[in-house]
Amino acid sequence: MSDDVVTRLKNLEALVLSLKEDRAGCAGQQSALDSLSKTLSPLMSKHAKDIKHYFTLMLDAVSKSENADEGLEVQVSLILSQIESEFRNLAQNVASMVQTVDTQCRESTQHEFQEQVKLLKQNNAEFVSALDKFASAQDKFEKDQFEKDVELISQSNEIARLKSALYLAQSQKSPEKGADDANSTENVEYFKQQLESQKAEIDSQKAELESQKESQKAELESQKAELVSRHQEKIGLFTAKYRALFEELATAKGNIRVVCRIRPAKDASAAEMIKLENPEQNFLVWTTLRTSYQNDKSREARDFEFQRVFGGDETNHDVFGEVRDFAISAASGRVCTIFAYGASGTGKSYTFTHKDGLIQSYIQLLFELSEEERAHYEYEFRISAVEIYLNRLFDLLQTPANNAKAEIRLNAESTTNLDSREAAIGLLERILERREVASTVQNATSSRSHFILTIKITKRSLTNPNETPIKGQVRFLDLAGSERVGKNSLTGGSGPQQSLVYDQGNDINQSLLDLGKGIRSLVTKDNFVPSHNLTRYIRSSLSHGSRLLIVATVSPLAGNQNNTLNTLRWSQDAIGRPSQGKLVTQTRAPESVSPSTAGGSRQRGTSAVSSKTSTPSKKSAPPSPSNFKR
Ligand SMILES: Nc1ncnc2c1ncn2[C@@H]1O[C@H](COP(=O)(O)OP(=O)(O)OP(=O)(O)O)[C@@H](O)[C@H]1O
Repeated sequence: MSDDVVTRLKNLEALVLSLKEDRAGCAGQQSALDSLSKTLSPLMSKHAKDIKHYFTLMLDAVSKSENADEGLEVQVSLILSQIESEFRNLAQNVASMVQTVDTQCRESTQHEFQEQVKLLKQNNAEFVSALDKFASAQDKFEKDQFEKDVELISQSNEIARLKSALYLAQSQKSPEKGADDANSTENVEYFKQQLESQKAEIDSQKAELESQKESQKAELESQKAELVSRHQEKIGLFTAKYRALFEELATAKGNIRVVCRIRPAKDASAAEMIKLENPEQNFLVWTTLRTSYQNDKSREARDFEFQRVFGGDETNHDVFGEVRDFAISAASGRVCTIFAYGASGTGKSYTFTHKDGLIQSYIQLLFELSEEERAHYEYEFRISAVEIYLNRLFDLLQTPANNAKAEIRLNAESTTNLDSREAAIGLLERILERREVASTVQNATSSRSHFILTIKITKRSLTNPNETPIKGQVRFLDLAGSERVGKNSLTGGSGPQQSLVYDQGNDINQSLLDLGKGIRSLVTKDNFVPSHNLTRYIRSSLSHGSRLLIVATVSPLAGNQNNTLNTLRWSQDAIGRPSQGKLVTQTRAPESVSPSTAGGSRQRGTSAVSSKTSTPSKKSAPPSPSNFKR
C-alpha cells in the first residue's frame, strides 16, 4: 500500500519533469518551470520518504500487536487510505496545475503565471497539513493501541469469566452426564471456596490492620505513660528536693522554736513598752524584745529572746511563712505542734483561726501536698478536737443532746476524716462554734481552757504496697490564758464563783508548769512523767524528733504589763532561757511620755526603747545546737 503511494508520487515528479522537457521551448516560462521543478522535486521525495517511514512504523506496530484483531487492522487501513486519498488529491492538484501551466505557457501572461504559482504553493501547504494530520493520526493510533490493549485485557478477563459461566451453565444443563454434574458441583464448590478464601483473606487483613492499630495505640499509650511517669518523676524529684530543703531549714531553725507576736497597739504610749531591738531579723540570729515597764520604784528594761518577733503590722500570712515547713515535716512523718500562749485578748484565736489563720493555711497546704503527690501516694487526714478544762477532757466532735460538752477519757477522743479542704474548713467552723457554746454552758470562758486540734496524716504509697505507711500529725494548741488568777490577783466574785476561779487558776498554773517541764525535757533529755491531762494528752508532741513552735502572744495595752511579762517568762522558761529576761538598766520613772516618743511607729524593727537606754542594742548569739536542736 505504501509502495503504491510512493510510486504515485514518483510518477508525479516524473510528470513535472516531462512537462518541463516538453515545454523547453516556451520562452519566458522555462525558468519558472525550472524553479517549480527544483522546489517540488526534493519536497516530493522528502515527503515520500517521511510517508514511507510513518507507514512502516504503523504497519510494524500492527504486525507486532499480538492482540490485534480484525477491527484494529480495519482501523489502520482506514487511516492509511485516508492519507492515500489526501495524496491522491494532491497529486491531482499538482497535475492540473501543471496542466494549467502548460496551457498558459501558450497564451501566457506574467500575472496569471504568478497566480498559478501561488496556487501551487497553496497546494503544497495542503500537502504539509496532510502530513501533520498523518502524524497526529499516528499518535492517536499509538494511544488507541494502548487503550485497546487495556480493553483487550479486560475483555479477555470478561471472556474468561463468561466462558466459565457458560461452561457452568452448560454443565448444569447437561441431563445425562453425572460426571459433568460432579464437575459442576466441584466448580460451584471451587468458586465458593475461592470466595470464602478471599473473604478469609480480607478478614485476616482487616484483623491484621486492627492489631496493627491496637499495637500502635498501645505503643502510643506506653510512650504517653512513660512521658507522664518521667514528668512525675521530675516533679517527684523536685518535690523531694524541695522537702529536703525544708527539712534542712527546719533543722537549722531547731526542733523547738519560740516566737513572739505583738498585737497591733491601740495605745501609742503602751506600744513604747514592748519594742524590737534588732530590726533585721533572720532565723540564725535571735531577736531581742525589750520591755520597758514601770515598777514600784523605777522604770525597768528587760530583754527577752525569740527566734522571731512579729510586730503589729505583720499578718497571719507572715507568721505562717515562718512555720510552713511544719506541714511538710508532718507529711514526712513527724509530729509538729504549735502552741499559742498568751493572755485573753492577745490574738491567739486570731492567729490560729481567723479566716487566714494558721489552721486554715495548714489545711490548705496539706491538701495541696496530697494533690501534688497523688500519682505516688494516697493521703488520709483525720481530725480530732478536744478541750481540756480543770484537767477534764471534752470531745468537741461529739454533740450531746443537752448541748453540753461530751466528757471523755484520755485517748478516747473521736476522729473524723477530712475529705476536702472545703469540708475541713466547714468542720473547723462547727468545732469553734461548739467551743463557744459549750464554754457558756460549762460556765468557763474559752481562755480558761486548753483547746487542742489535731490533724493526723497517713500517707500510703500507691506504687509500692509493701512500703510502710508514713504517719505524722500537725497539732494546734490554744493554751489557757496566762493572766494571773488566784485569790490575790483575780477575785472574780465570791463564794462558789471565787472558789471556781481559784481552782481554774490553780489548774492552769499546774498544767502550764507540767507542759513547760515536758517541753524542757526535750532539750535536757530528762525523763519526764506528765502529771496533768494536758501533757498526757499531747504526749506524742513531746516525744523525740517532734517539732514544737511556741507563739507567745502579747498585747501592748496599758495595765497589761503583768500579763505580758507572764507570757514572756513562760515562753522563755519553756525553752530553758532565763525566765525573768535580762535586766538591761534601771532608769528613773519618767514624769510623762513625751509626744515625740508617744507617737512611736508600729513599723517592724524600730527601736524607741534602745534610743532611750544607755546600753547599746546588741544581737544575741544564735542558740547553741546542743540546747535547741535535737
Ligand atoms: N494581729 C492582729 N491584728 C488585728 N486584730 C487582732 C490581731 N490579734 C488580735 N486581734 C483582735 O483582737 C481581738 C482579740 O483577739 P483574739 O480573740 O484572737 O484573742 P485571744 O487571745 O484568742 O482571746 P481569748 O483567749 O479570750 O480567746 C479580736 O477582735 C481580734 O480580731
